Amino acid sequence: MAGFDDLASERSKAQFDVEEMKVIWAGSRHTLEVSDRISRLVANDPVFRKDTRTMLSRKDLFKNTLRKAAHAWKRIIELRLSEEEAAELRFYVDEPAFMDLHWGMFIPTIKGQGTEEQQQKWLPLAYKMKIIGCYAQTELGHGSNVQGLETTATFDPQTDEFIIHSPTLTSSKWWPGGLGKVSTHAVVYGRLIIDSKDYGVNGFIVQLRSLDDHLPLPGITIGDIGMKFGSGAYNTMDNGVLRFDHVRIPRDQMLMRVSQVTREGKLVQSNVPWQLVYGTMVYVRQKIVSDASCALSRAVCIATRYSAVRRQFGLQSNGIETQVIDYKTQQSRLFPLLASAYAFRFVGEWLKWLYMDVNQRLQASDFSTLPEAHACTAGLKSLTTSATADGIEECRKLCGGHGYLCSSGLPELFAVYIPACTYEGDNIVLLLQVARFLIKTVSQLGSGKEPVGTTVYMGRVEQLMQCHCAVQKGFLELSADLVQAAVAHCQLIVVSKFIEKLQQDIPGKGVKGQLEALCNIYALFILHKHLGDFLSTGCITPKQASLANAQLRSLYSQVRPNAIALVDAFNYTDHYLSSVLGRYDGNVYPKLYEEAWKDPLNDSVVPDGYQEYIQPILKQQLRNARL
Ligand SMILES: CC/C=C\C/C=C\C/C=C\C/C=C\C/C=C\C/C=C\CCCCC(=O)SCCNC(=O)CCNC(=O)[C@H](O)C(C)(C)COP(=O)(O)OP(=O)(O)OC[C@H]1O[C@@H](n2cnc3c(N)ncnc32)[C@H](O)[C@@H]1OP(=O)(O)O
Ligand SMILES: Cc1cc2nc3c(=O)[nH]c(=O)nc-3n(C[C@H](O)[C@H](O)[C@H](O)COP(=O)(O)OP(=O)(O)OC[C@H]3O[C@@H](n4cnc5c(N)ncnc54)[C@H](O)[C@@H]3O)c2cc1C
Repeated sequence: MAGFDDLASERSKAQFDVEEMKVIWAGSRHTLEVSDRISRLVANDPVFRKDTRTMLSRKDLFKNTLRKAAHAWKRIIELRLSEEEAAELRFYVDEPAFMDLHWGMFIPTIKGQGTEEQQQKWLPLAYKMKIIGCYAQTELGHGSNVQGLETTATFDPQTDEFIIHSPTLTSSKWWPGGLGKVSTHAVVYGRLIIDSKDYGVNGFIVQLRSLDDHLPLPGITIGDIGMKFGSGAYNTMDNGVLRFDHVRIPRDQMLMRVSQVTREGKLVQSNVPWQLVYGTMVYVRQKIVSDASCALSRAVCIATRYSAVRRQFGLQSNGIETQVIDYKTQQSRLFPLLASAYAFRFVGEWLKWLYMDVNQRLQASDFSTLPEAHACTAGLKSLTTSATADGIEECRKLCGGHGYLCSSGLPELFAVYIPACTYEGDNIVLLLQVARFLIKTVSQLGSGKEPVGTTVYMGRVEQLMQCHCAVQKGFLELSADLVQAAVAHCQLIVVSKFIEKLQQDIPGKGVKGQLEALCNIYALFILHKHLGDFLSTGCITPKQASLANAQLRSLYSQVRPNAIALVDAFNYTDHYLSSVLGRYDGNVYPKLYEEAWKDPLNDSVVPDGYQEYIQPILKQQLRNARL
């Protein structure tokens, strides 16, 4: 079989130990074993099939999502899966759903912003799924501007309660995932009002629905905000709207790790920075960076395997056409994305360490690295999600017409992924946070505090910042330029962390060599893409630029024989890829043809509506012709 033989031949060319590369990609032998076992568990369970998603109505799609969530929970209990294994199972079910926000935001918020007492009360309920929670921060009128939120939480000393209220239409909570139809509780962000004084935004645990009949509690108006981009995609998630009409909650349901309100209505600030109220966003942003490497690697796996199977033009002496992966234009579009997937994987590993480290320091009341953690998570979330969204679209284009079919898996992957550029912080707004951090850092440079990083990349950031800061115009005036410096700073981090990864012990024949090639491809690709920065800041000369480009072409030739093995190292099942073009066996054409007939439109030879609408036209034309 053409495709099968092509991929088998490609795999025989590998110049490195793929099994060892799988361990590098997974992070450890343990995580490889867990992800391999759980991904196959999901792939072999018919309840978790994904191929009908785009053909269901919104209500059927959502009901099926609830069915999958219930089945996933049942399997977690039956198999006594650990928290790590359960997270892997939710990941490989591969369907945005309320569970993600319950486990990924509601629980981390209580852990990060609740007192010990509040954690002891609420976490057992959440872990046992006795309550289902969501993260209700964004409102119809405000998302980026958290300090602009309008929901109020007014302390009533008479009853020792907070009154939660939506004073305006724009104060309606809008977007929270899991809110629309499922969550029984929410962490609600609102303005703390005591004795008519506004103390800014805090988090409050609010019950939304009855645990008996799931009906909204008195004073609560709640629902789904409607269809989103694409047909399947994120429409498995009930992003919701929520309004409060003077809903009362006990005082002890204000999350009080950062600030406390006493029985007398006195506000007491604890010794932790108020920014901990934003802590969940830092946590999710660092997870989103790892998530970006997963999404990009998935698209690259599909496009790489298909590029080795697809032959077009270039008839060779053996009478067969050329594999499109052999065209230099295809390589120059595909291999930087392959390198980026590995780069984002490793920077995601480092960011997870940074997040854990800042949390350990917080336990010891050391808040010194919180600003850097915020800047790094914000900047890298922005950089990696923008590059991944663009990369998935590029992978669709790399697959030609067949990339536009749902059976390629790429349209659905794109539709599910692209909100990542917006949720957890609009990518430009987050880059502006990095710019603020850089301005502070540059202003401290004279104090002997020297930043570290690779020279050319470091020089680019320094020069961009110096140019901008030297002009000394207002921040807003320069913000478009400062965003450029922020991107440069984040790219410096990605390259630096890839280089650091290579300094670790990397076992396996040829594995380190492949990673070095990918690291150089990423660094030279970014240099090529932002050549103007590097030249205008004098970091490199035009001669060096042309040498770098030549080196990039040479590196593509080095990667070419290893490309299939490098994507095999992601160890994705065909179920997870959900792509006829990215099948492990390369059996593309027969499966494309087979999939076509599954479409409901092919249930009948003559389509519904033909007799009613089209046949009369043809008959009328025939009559006209005889007249
Ligand atoms: C397809 C996938 C589906 C499901 C996936 C599965 C699981 C999901 C669950 C978990 C994650 C798992 C994986 C991730 C994958 C996908 C994610 C899945 C779903 C998405 C959910 C999305 C949920 C949301 O969107 S929640 C809402 C997010 N909202 C925002 O991000 C708002 C953005 N705005 C802000 O952050 C701030 O308002 C601001 C920073 C822009 C401005 O702050 P502020 O108004 O206070 O003013 P400043 O003056 O700028 O800041 C004041 C000082 O505070 C410092 N600061 C700011 N922010 C922070 C922070 N976060 N931490 C620390 N410090 C901070 C700032 O630096 C200033 O300090 P200075 O010293 O005064 O300079
Ligand atoms: C799929 C999805 C899921 C979500 N899930 C949740 C959830 O579970 N819980 C939750 O609370 N929220 C959730 N959100 C909301 C999300 O966090 C916000 O949409 C996001 O933070 C962006 O804020 P915004 O919508 O106000 O964008 P805006 O800030 O209104 O952005 C609009 C434009 O204004 C620009 N802009 C804004 N401020 C500035 C500035 N100061 N300088 C320059 N440009 C600026 C932006 O760059 C952008 O181009 C979700 C959103 C989506 C799409």
